[in-house]
Amino acid sequence: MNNTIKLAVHGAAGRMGQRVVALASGADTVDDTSGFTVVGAIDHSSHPKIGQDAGVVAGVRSLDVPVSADWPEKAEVVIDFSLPEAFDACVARCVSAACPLVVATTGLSDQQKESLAEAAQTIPIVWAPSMSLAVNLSMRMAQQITKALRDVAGGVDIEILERHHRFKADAPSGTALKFGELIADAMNADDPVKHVHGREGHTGQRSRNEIGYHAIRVGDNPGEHTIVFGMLGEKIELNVAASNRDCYASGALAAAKWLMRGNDGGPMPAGLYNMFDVLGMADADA
Ligand SMILES: NC(=O)c1ccc[n+]([C@@H]2O[C@H](COP(=O)([O-])OP(=O)(O)OC[C@H]3O[C@@H](n4cnc5c(N)ncnc54)[C@H](O)[C@@H]3O)[C@@H](O)[C@H]2O)c1
Ligand SMILES: O=C(O)C1=N[C@H](C(=O)O)CCC1
Repeated sequence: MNNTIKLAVHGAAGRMGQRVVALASGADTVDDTSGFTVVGAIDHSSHPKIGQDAGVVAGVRSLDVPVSADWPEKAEVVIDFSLPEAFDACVARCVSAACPLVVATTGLSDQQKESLAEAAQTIPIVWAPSMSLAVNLSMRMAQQITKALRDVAGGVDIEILERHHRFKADAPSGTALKFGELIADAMNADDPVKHVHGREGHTGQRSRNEIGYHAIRVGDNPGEHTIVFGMLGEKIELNVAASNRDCYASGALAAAKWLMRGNDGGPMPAGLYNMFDVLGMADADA
C-alpha cells in the first residue's frame, strides 16, 4: 500500500518550487523514497512551463504531473514558495479544502499576515521566512548573544547584513526581518527598538537602541545572513550561508511531514506554527 503523503507544490515552476518537486520525488534519497508523492504542481497560468511535466521541469524524471494553474483534488498538504500576489488564493484554497499548508513565501503584507493567523484557526499552518535548519539554529544563537551582551559596558551595536541573488524581489529578506524581531525582543530595551534600513548622508551618531539592516543583491547567492555584534574593542559576527537551495526545500518537506505526522505520528491540529516548532526548538532557552 502506498502511504506516502500526497503533496501539492504552489509556485512549482519557480526556483524553489523546482527543488521541492525534485526532493519530494526522491531525487536525492538513496532509496528513491522521500515519503511524498507529488500530486499537484501549481503555477501561474501565464508561466511558460504550464502543461509540461513538473518532474522534467525540475530536472529529475517524469512524474506524470503537469505544471498547471488548476489545483489537484487529492492533495493532503501544500507547500507554497510563490509570490505575495499569489498568496491570498493559495490560503483560501487550503482553507476551503481543509488542507494543511507550509508557507515559505516572504514579503507578505501585514494584512496577509493577519489572514494567515485567521486561516490557522481552521487549518494547521507552518509559516517561516527560512526553512533552513542552520538559519533557525542561528536565530536562537543570535537571541542568546544579544541577551549576553545587552548590558555590556560601552554597549553593543547590532546590524544585520543579508546577501541574496539578483532576482530576489523583496528586501530586506524575510529572514533578516525575523532575526531583527527576535533580537529586538531579546534586547529587552526600555525604549522601542528602531529598525533602520540602510544609512546615507549626515545621519549623526548611531543610537543605542537601533538595529540596522543592509540588503545586498549579488549574482546567484542562495542566501546569506551576517549578524554583527559590535562593541568597543571587539566584535562577534554570526554568519549563516546556504550553498544551494536544498536546505530550504528539505526544511519545507520536513515541515509538511510534521504537519501530517506530528511528533507522535498523528496530524497536527489547526494552529499557526513555525520552524522552531518543527525542529523541536520552540522551548529552547532563548
Ligand atoms: N522560507 C524559505 O525558506 C524561503 C527560501 C527561499 C525562498 N523563499 C521565498 O519563496 C518565494 C519564492 O522564491 P523563488 O526564488 O522560488 O521565486 P521564483 O520567482 O523563482 O518562483 C515563484 C513562482 O511562483 C509562481 N507564481 C506567480 N504567481 C502565481 C500564482 N498566481 N499561482 C501560482 N504560482 C504563481 C511564479 O510563476 C514562479 O514560478 C519568495 O518569496 C522567496 O523569498 C523562502
Ligand atoms: O531566495 C530567496 O528569495 C530567499 N528568501 C528567503 C528570505 O527572504 O528570507 C530565505 C532565503 C532565500
